Amino acid sequence: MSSYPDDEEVVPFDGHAGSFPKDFGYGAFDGDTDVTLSTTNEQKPRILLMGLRRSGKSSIQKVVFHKMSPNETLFLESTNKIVKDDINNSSFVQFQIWDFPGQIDFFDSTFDSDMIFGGCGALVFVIDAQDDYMDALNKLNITVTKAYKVNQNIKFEVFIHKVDGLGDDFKMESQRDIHQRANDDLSDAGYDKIHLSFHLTSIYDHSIFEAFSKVVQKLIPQLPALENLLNIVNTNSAIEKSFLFDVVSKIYIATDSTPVDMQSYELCCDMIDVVIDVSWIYGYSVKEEQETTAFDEQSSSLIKLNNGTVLYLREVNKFLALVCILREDNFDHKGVIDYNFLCFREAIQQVFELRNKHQSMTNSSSPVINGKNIHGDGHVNSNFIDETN
Ligand SMILES: Nc1nc2c(ncn2[C@@H]2O[C@H](COP(=O)(O)OP(=O)(O)OP(=O)(O)O)[C@@H](O)[C@H]2O)c(=O)[nH]1
Repeated sequence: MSSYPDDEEVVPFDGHAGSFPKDFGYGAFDGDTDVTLSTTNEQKPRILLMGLRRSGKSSIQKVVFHKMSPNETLFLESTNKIVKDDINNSSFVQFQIWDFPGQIDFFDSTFDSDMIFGGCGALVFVIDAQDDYMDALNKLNITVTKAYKVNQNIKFEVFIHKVDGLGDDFKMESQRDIHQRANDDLSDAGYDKIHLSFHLTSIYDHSIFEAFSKVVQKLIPQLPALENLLNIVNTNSAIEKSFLFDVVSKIYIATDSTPVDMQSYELCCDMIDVVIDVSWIYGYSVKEEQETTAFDEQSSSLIKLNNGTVLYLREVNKFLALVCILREDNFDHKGVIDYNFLCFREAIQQVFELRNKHQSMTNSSSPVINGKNIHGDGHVNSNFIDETN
């Protein structure tokens, strides 16, 4: 099975709050670091993880992207250096995560906010919901306003985190209160235009994967095209719900336009685990010298549930899987579903090619590839067969 490259880059930090070494790039860059950031890495969207100490930033990063089990995070040491993590597992999901120490001081003269926030795609601010959150709200306000001044395109995502320890009523009440206070603080400071998105998260269930899926999706310019393709597959194959999964992280990079319910998402995540585990045990590589992978072009799986529902998984490429939920009765036309899947896979391939060719192109343009139009609204001309006819 493919796994994330172990390319975490730990930057030494002298331990003083708010003081950052120059070679990290907060102050003047030295030549080497500057080159790294301004070339290939610079093109990758950057996601910043910020929040007070012990709010759970490193745990989130480790659980979602490094397969750490939630219980192991109890032993994580406090981050006193900035950790840059390259996420390279698929052509769509390519970004850097920067995990910041909780004690960061934006007013320190060595903090280069232009450099930090300038190339940032999303800023995830983590609030510990099990703790008093007043300090966290102050820090959120300072962080967001500072970042917005530098870069107005940043997506601000607030994770109301560690909600596993809270009852349902308290959870909802905390979310309402945090939402209200955070927005009031921004209006008082004259920043009504800043939009904050809120997510209730915990590393002990799927909520953190779901929240991160939504953060990552906002950084994928091709999202409308992907959603539209999934809608077409669903309509023509009588599928109720479909997710395009990044197999390693189990974040979904796109789904159709029907609402996501947590149970369906969890079922699909569990299915990926089952497929990978079974493949590891019973899969084999044809040639011994070939690198064995648990997920390859042969990967597909069908699980029939006792409530008349079918889960169907197909490999899209080395990193992505399509997982669909449909009624068992509608699975009679498996041939048509498989044919439509092949059309879907081909279309996805074209989106990938387009992305590679035109890295800088946004989805507002209407390029033509292989004689098929991919329009800015995500409409893709395709050859799907309508099973419902
Ligand atoms: N109950 C619960 N505990 C969590 C959750 N996420 C993290 N924790 C715990 O919170 C503690 C702090 O987590 P860290 O990930 O080290 O926090 P951090 O924000 O990186 O801390 P600093 O590095 O000091 O800034 C650890 O003991 C984690 O096990 C969660 O979703 N639920």
